[in-house]
Amino acid sequence: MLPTIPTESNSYEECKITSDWLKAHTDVRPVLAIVCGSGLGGLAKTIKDPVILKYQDIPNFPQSTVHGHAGQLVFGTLQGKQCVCMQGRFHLYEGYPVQKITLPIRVFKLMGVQTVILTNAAGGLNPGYRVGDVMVIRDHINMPGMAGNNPLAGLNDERFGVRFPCMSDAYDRKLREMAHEVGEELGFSDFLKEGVYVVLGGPSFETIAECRMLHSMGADAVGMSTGHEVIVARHCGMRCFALSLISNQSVMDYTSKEKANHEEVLETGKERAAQMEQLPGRVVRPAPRVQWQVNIPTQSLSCVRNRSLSRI
Ligand SMILES: O=P(O)(O)O[C@H]1O[C@H](CO)[C@@H](O)[C@H]1O
Ligand SMILES: Nc1nc2[nH]cnc2c(=O)[nH]1
Repeated sequence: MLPTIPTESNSYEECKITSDWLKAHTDVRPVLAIVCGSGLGGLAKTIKDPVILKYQDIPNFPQSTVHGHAGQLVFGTLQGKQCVCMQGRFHLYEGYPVQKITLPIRVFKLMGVQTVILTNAAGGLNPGYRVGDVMVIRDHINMPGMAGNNPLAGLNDERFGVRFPCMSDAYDRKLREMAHEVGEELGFSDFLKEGVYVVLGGPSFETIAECRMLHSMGADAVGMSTGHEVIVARHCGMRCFALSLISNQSVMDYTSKEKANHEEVLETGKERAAQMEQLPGRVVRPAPRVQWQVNIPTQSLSCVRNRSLSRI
């Protein structure tokens, strides 16, 4: 006999109830989902014709408990694409099981979402990073997952994905390349980086010894989110793109007087808001119309077609 494993926090049936409820409360059928990090909820302002649904009214949804996370879904369009934006995400340290934290991602999948863009605020471990830098996430290190707290732990439901999903391609290469292209066009090259994000459980910030260890094992930025959501999104076949705003410099030196704090995290979010709000929209924007010209001289035939190439 199989052991009874609680799967009720993000089971197919539970996610279906939530997705059906959302479909009944908005006509938007999102293909794109955006998850806003601490102090980065302003991204939702870039969404046209917004329909706002509060987490407290949505069946099965957890509640936001952290300052800087508004606690609502914003449906609408971004660059002409139907989208849903989470203005406020959930974290392990709020006391939710990791499966509950990632429930919205499965709900979005059932609504038709194909691509997820995530933002977060993170401490800069890489000594070359400055406060205000924006790091395109190339890869992550999932510390709670290594200790057994993986959002896919428990019985696997094949309707979402396979038992052992691949994670070596978790952060979509094309979208990362696009971010750098767009970043250059926008004049962001000086502060746009690419690196590895390490997720911890929080809520305490890291000790100096922990920061040194995390950097020496290959991480460039540290935070308490994103990795869980990406694992669940990849498990059910969605493309992922993620940005970390380096909101504070991790303390690596015993002579330093710096102290990590949430107020600084939110303050940096305000200072970089304009750029953080521009990038996702530009990455998903349809590429300029390309003119295809086919000339077949032998038949004196000329055919011109306009085609809009979508980036996602
Ligand atoms: O990852 P987001 O949600 O941006 O939040 C980050 O900021 C908070 C700490 O200031 C932590 O929750 C950390 O994960
Ligand atoms: N763990 C962690 N999360 C953060 N979020 C924003 N800054 C930090 C940080 O320094 N450490």
